Order: sequence, then C-alpha cells, then structure tokens
Amino acid sequence: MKRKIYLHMKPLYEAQKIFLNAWDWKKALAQEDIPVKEARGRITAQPIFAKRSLPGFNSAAMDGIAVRAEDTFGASEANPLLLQIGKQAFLVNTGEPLPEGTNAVIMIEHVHFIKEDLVEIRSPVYPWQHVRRIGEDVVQGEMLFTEGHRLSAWDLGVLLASGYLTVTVRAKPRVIFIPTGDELVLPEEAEGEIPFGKTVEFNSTMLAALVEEWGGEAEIFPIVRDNYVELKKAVEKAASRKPHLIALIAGSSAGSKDYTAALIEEEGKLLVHGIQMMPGKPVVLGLVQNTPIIGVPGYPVSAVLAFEQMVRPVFEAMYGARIPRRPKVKAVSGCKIPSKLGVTEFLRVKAGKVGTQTVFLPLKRGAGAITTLTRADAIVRISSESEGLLQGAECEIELLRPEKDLAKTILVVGSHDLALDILAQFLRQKELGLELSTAHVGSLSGLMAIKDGLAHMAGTHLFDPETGEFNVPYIKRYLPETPVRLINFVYREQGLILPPGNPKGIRDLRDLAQKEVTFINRQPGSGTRVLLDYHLQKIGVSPREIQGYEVEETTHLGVAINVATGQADVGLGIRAAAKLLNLEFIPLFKERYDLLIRLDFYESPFFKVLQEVLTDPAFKKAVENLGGYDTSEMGKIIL
Ligand SMILES: Nc1nc2c(c(=O)[nH]1)N[C@H]1C(S)=C(S)[C@@H](COP(=O)(O)OP(=O)(O)OC[C@H]3O[C@@H](n4cnc5c(N)ncnc54)[C@H](O)[C@@H]3O)O[C@H]1N2
Ligand code: MOO
Repeated sequence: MKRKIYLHMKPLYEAQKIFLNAWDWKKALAQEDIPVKEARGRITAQPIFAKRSLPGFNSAAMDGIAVRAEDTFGASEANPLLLQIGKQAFLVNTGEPLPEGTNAVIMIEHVHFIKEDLVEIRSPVYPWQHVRRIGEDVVQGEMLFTEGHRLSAWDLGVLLASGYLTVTVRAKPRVIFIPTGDELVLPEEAEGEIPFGKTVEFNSTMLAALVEEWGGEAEIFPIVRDNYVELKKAVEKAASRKPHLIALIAGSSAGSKDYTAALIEEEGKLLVHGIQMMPGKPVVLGLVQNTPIIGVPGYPVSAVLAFEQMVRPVFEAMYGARIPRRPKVKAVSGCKIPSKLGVTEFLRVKAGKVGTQTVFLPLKRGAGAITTLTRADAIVRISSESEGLLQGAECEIELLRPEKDLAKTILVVGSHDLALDILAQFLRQKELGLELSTAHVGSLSGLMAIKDGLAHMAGTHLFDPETGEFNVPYIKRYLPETPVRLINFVYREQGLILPPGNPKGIRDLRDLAQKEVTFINRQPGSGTRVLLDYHLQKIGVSPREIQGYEVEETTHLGVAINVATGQADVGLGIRAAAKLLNLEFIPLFKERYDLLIRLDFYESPFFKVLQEVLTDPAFKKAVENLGGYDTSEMGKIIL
C-alpha cells in the first residue's frame, strides 16, 4: 500500500523555489558567540564595528630618527643640517610610537652620525613621512564586516587587532542523515568479503563531507532497513533532535520498498516528489514535525548532485551568504551529446586544452557509477530547453579540478578501440597526472574533430574502396589544410562476432541476408560500417535484405553485448571484443587502425611520453593479449 508513484515532476528551478519558500530558513540559525581564533569560515550574524583604531597611535613606519619635519626644511647636499639626538631627533624603531612633538621619520640609512648624540641630514622630510598615522588602517567605529560575511584567515587578524576576542556568528546548520536499505552494510562491516547482493553504505559519508565543506555539522544515524515502521521511528527520533534538515538516503523512487515519499505525506507535508533533473530525478522534499526533510536518491551520483542542487541554496538562505562556487570556464563540446528535452542534465565530463580552446568529452552517464564523478574534470549543465549539444557547441563548464591541470589531459576521439584503454593505463603509470580521455564517435567524426581543433588525436580505420588504402585518402579529402601527422597504432582483425557454438551456422557476410538471422550494425561514419557497406556492395547484398541493419551501436563492445545477450545473432567487430565476452569469432579482414594527430600536439612534450609507451614491449604485449592485434608497425609514421 505504501508504494508511491511520482507526483508531478517539477522543473529544477521550481523545486528549489518551493523548498526555499516552504520554510523560514532566514530565521533557522541561532546566533552564537565564539572565540575569534576558532571563527575561520564562519558567517557573521551581525555587522561588526571596530572597537579601536588601527594603529592606535602615530607610529614609526621605518627604523630611524623621529623629527619635526619643519626642522629639516632647507637641508641639502650643499647645506647639511645638524640635529641633536634627544632634542630635535629621537631614535625610533618600526612600530614604536612617535615621541611627542615629532611628525616624521628619517630612515636610519639616510642619517649620518657625527657624534653619538649628533646627526647630520642632507635632505628634508615632509610632515608624516614614514609615519603610520593613528586610524590609518581602521578608524574606531568603522564597519569591518557586514552581516553574512564569511570570515577568512585575515579577517580573524583584523578582529583581534580591533578589539574582539569573540565574534557573533550564525550557528552551524545541523543535518541528520538516515541511510536506508536492506542491501546496505557499513563500510567497517565489509572490510573483507562482502556478502552477495550487499552494497557498502557510503552516500552518507559523501553527503556529510559536503555539509562540512559548506560549514555545517552532520550526524549519521544507523542504517534503517526497508521497513515503514522503523523508518518512521528513525525520522521521529531525528526530528526530536531539532536539526535544521533531515536527509533520508534512498528509497525515494518508485520501488516496492521506497517509503520516503509515502512517509512524508502521511507524517507531514509532501512538497515535491520528482524533479526534472538527471541524475537526481526521484528527489522528495517535505516537512515532518516542523523539520524540513529531503529524500535523496540512492544512486551515488544522483545523491550528490541532487543534494547539491537542493541543499546548497537552503544553506545559503540560512547563512544569508553565498557558499563559494566552483569556477566556470567556457569550453566546447568535442562530440555530439544528445539530451532529453524537459530535463536539466548534469553531465560529468573530461576536459583538456586543445590549442587555445578548452574541449570536453562526456563520461558515462550512469548515476550509479561514482567514478563518473571521481574521474570528472568538470560538470556541464544542459538546460531543460535543449535537446543536447552539437559537436563544437560552446558552453560553460564547472571545474572540479584546477584549470591548469586540464593541460594534462589528452583528448582522443574517433573510432573505438580497446587498446586505447590500455594506452591510458600505461600513460598514467608513466607520468603522474597525464590522462587519456576517449570519446567514441566513429572514425569520420574523429577526423572532423581534428580538423575543428576539438581533439588532440583521433583513432581511425577508414577503408577507401577506390584505392584500397586506409585513412590517407580521407585525410587528403577532408583535411587538406590541417597540419597533422598519421602514425600506425595497430593492425586488427575484423570479423563476425557470434554466439558460442555459432547456432545459426553463419560463415560469411552473405549469410547476413538470411531471413532467420538478426544483425547488429555500427553507426554511419564508423570505420567498421564503411567496411561493411563496401563489402556488402562488392558481394551484391543489399542492406534491405539484412534484418537489424538499421539497429546501431557505437562501440565494438556494444555490438558484442547485443550478441552475448541474444538480441542479435551476429555483428561485425574486432576479435578482442568477441574474446572479452567469450564469443565466437570468424576473421574476415585485417585492417589498419591509425592515430591521426594534430601537429601542435605531435610536437608537444606529452606526445613524447606517448611515443615512449608505443615503443614499450610491455605495452605491445598487453595489447596483443587482447586478441587479434598486430603491433609490429606501432608508432610508424605514415603521413
Ligand atoms: N520504476 C522506476 N525505477 C526507478 C526509477 C523510476 O523512476 N522508476 N528511478 C531510478 C532513478 S533515476 C534512481 S536515481 C534510483 C533511485 O532510487 P532510490 O532513491 O529509490 O534508491 P534505491 O533504489 O534504494 O537505491 C538505488 C541504488 O543506490 C544504492 N544505494 C542506496 N543507498 C546507498 C548508500 N547509502 N550508499 C551507497 N549506495 C546506496 C542502492 O544499493 C542501489 O544500488 O531509482 C531508479 N529506479
Ligand atoms: O535520475 Mo536518477 O537520479 O538519474 O539515476
């Protein structure tokens, strides 16, 4: 009875507004007086006025002699003046008060001692020269900080100097997290073997760390099993502690054990269930026992992104101050990225510098994969009014790493090849911080990305039927003006990927036209597709005769998985993909897979590292172990 299907999904901005307006966040945080020495990062709760002036007296700004400026007028090289120490001149050190009657300091370097108590000066000084005057820095009564100011390290300095030992700040927001789920085990319980079907509970730690980063305090309750009564008890217990927010983790979507929304509706007020954002859709917002409550989706990436989107604004409202944002930079998309209209999407991306542009490539989209956050360089927000980004489209990206680290990411687009993953691994071992990021857009789009300056390298295996050559004719045709180099990466076997035992007895491309055979294709512009279409034409088989010809995957592994799961009987792809999934393979062609490299990148120090990997026997061996690879010409310059 408690299963709760989504209410009307709300646009992201509307959900934020509803949550902000549902509670008097501004009044939520009490004030507290805390020692200034412990106040870094805290938010002032009142305007703060200086209790004293700084400096509190006229003081020497230099080591030297304090004088009355008027006594020095007329001094020059030709007409030096003599001053009596103790009468007209007084020895002072930096920071000391000026003796009564003096109003300037002459630096000791410019003072000539005639006798112990008699000095000669050869130039005049003007009044208040080398003097820090009373109140020069701060005048008593002056406002030092407005309310809602985040105290920095140096702010503590001015507070202490101007008379404060304690400072009135906003109390820290307190959040109680309640992780829920039968499948969860504490990390400590799962140090060795983890029982089958169990998952380590780590969302609460991530979110609590975020709360602390934002200046709040987090408490994590024990895991609550998927049981309505227990969940209700845990929420009541949490509410009795009067936190500023309760966060229930998981159980927020539409599963048979997802109680969050039902519980909030029955015990309090349900405000929102479901937001038009991805990841993070199943968010629940409400109030229970006069306490704001959020149901955070269980998938880790959804949890983090939804929590950030919904909770950061209410923290800011409580503080009356902004929480520092991640820096944004302009960047362009290295490939086409479709996105769902009506949903605000948060893509995790890799980013790198290609020439003067910052370019990004999307990581996988799965909200369950936490590495899409840990490996990301940036987050790209795709508006709900957009159907996605075209290759080369410019937008702002939110950086998760320092901008200068982006220079160490090598962006590779084009055809998919498993050996590129191994290359990434070796590169990382070779040089700290060097990353290889790949996007599989097909050989031809890869060439175009190189032309448009959207990648450093492209993997390509485009067969030209007219010349029987790989890649070179295409480069000459499509990139006649672009300075590039082409080097060989591998030769690889392309062939038919079949289920174990080849139940339908498929032998060659001709058999694809059989009625009972379902094929899985690759996307147009991919080298494999070009190869297929060429050979089909050569043997006189029309695409119309092939079932499944119009169903496309973008990677060899995608094709292999279709075969492995019985959705297709056969696909065309590389041996390594078949081997990885224990599938049968009939070799048909040997093809050349090259790397097309922008000349400026070819001449960069990073490429030297890459070249070292390409000549490393251990790397070649690792590639050959994938199956169906010939590395004998790896690194050879073709163009
Ligand atoms: N029929 C539908 N199913 C799902 C929908 C939907 O709309 N209709 N939405 C999907 C989306 S989107 C998301 S996001 C998830 C969120 O689900 P829940 O919030 O209900 O979370 P669970 O199903 O309990 O768990 C999902 C996943 O996350 C793991 N998890 C949960 N808590 C933790 C934790 N504290 N630490 C680490 N990992 C955690 C859990 O084991 C699951 O693997 O629902 C989709 N389903
Ligand atoms: O919308 Mo869910 O939060 O993506 O995985």
